[in-house]
Amino acid sequence: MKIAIGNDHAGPDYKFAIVAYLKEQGHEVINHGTDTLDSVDYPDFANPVAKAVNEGDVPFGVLICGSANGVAMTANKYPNVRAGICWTNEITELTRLHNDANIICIPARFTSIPQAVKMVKTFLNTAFEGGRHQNRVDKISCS
Ligand SMILES: O=C(CO)[C@H](O)[C@H](O)[C@H](O)COP(=O)(O)O
Repeated sequence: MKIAIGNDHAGPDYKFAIVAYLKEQGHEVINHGTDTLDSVDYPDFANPVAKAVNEGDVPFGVLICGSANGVAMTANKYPNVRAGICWTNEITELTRLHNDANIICIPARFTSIPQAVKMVKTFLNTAFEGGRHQNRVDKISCS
């Protein structure tokens, strides 16, 4: 599958580990993130990932910044995006099962690289439950 990834200066090492895992699994990864520790502005990297998911160019995205809040706020401006901040495996699972999230937002400064990779694995391997959750997801839109 095709997956878009983006990160600011808080997350290059996290991104490299996640990209290596995704490629190992046979996915195609589109890197919209920065590859260095030089200070940048997270919307510059979150916007292209959110746009790709919003327009259906990719089914899933991965976003990484220090707290995950900035990238999540940016991504959730797009009508077809449901970006969830994940910091445990169980929350990651629920973000897919109940919220049908299509972007996982990882707080690089509050989780480890192995945990981040594990969460991406869980995110991509968990299906939306539908049912009562579908009604709720349908009601997220404010339009
Ligand atoms: O966490 C973030 C946004 O929610 C970003 O990663 C920023 O890095 C964070 O706001 C801290 O900024 P700094 O310039 O790295 O101190």
